[in-house]
Amino acid sequence: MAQDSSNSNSTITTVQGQQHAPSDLATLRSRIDSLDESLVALLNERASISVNIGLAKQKAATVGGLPADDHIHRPSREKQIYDRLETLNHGPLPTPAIQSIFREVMSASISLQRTTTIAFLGPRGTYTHQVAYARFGDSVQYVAQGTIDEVFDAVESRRVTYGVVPFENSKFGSVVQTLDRFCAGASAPSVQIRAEHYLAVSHALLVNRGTGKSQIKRVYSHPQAFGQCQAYIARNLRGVEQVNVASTARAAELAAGEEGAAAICSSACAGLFGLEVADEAIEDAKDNTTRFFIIGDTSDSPSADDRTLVSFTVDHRQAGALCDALAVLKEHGINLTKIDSRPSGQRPWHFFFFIEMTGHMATADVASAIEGLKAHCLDVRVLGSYPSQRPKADNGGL
Ligand SMILES: O=C(O)C(=O)C[C@]1(C(=O)O)C=C[C@@H](O)C=C1
Repeated sequence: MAQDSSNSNSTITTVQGQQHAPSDLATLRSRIDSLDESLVALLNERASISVNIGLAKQKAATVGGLPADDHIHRPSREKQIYDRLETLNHGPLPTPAIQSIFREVMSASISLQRTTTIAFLGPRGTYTHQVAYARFGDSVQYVAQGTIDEVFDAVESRRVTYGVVPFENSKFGSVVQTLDRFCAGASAPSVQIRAEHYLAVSHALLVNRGTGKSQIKRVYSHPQAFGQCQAYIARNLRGVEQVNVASTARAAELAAGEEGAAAICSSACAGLFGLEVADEAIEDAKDNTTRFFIIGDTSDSPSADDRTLVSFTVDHRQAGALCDALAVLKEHGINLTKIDSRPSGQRPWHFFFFIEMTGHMATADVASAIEGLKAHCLDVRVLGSYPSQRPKADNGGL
């Protein structure tokens, strides 16, 4: 509703295009009261339908020979809803405002259907925490974990419903703890990627109150954050001891207990840990972005635009083994959106390769490409399929 209360001759235009004469405050507020009444009734009607959706999912999960898929959180459906809201919205509320209102509507809807717990790389104040909150809202329960491994453990042991882990940064590359966990063990982990999330990341240098930058003796952070701020560190923290810790918020927690210590983390940690901001936006690349994964026991069903992450090993004694494996994907017309490798840890110069491709593992073209890949690899692990959330301006392949 657009309004101009400063001018008594102006009008208020409702979404339906009705024109209202500007009235006194009491009349306007009574109109808001009546709209709130309708909103509450509509939200509850929506919530009742959602409860029935939950019951239908449980029923579907217990009949037929198909694998149970009674997941409440459905990234593919949520993407459809958010995209539709963008089309439906004609303002004056900006679409991100509408979408965050619906984030809370769906958060409440999820927790009405079932108690949902989310493990994230903690403590509170990490970027992973921000992502967990952006994806799941206020109505679910959060459980901070000390390390990325512990997030995987919590999901694998089903102590929590879902987990959130960082995967890769636009400047500093893959988060090796996450890649290593995906390929640890003799068989694939019993978790699957359900969703991806891109977060614009801006770091701050936090210090204890009253500490000047020249008094800093030690700086704590996660290796990724150090990697994303190399130019700033070279210019401003020469000779200062750098200490790697499990997360950026853990860095803030440690710095808060130590004279002459600082942390590189989100500026939100200042309030959480009683520190003050010495410098903001210290990342080297101004479009610094980190991609996160939401993991659970299975992937979601296909959406209109999915990605699939696979890891594999090849026999290095065989000339062209990696090339042959990748050629299979070309033969199947599959586009690659990421390729990476990690030492397998099994023997020197033996690697796990990671490829991300367009499409969902449950569709015929991706499924047959993965089958074809198996013929050229020692070990193929499908780590999950998820709706693509890559910002539209950068949606191409490699
Ligand atoms: O459509 C579903 O599967 C639902 O559970 C409903 C609903 C919603 O509130 O719209 C809730 C949670 C899901 O993540 C997606 C949608």
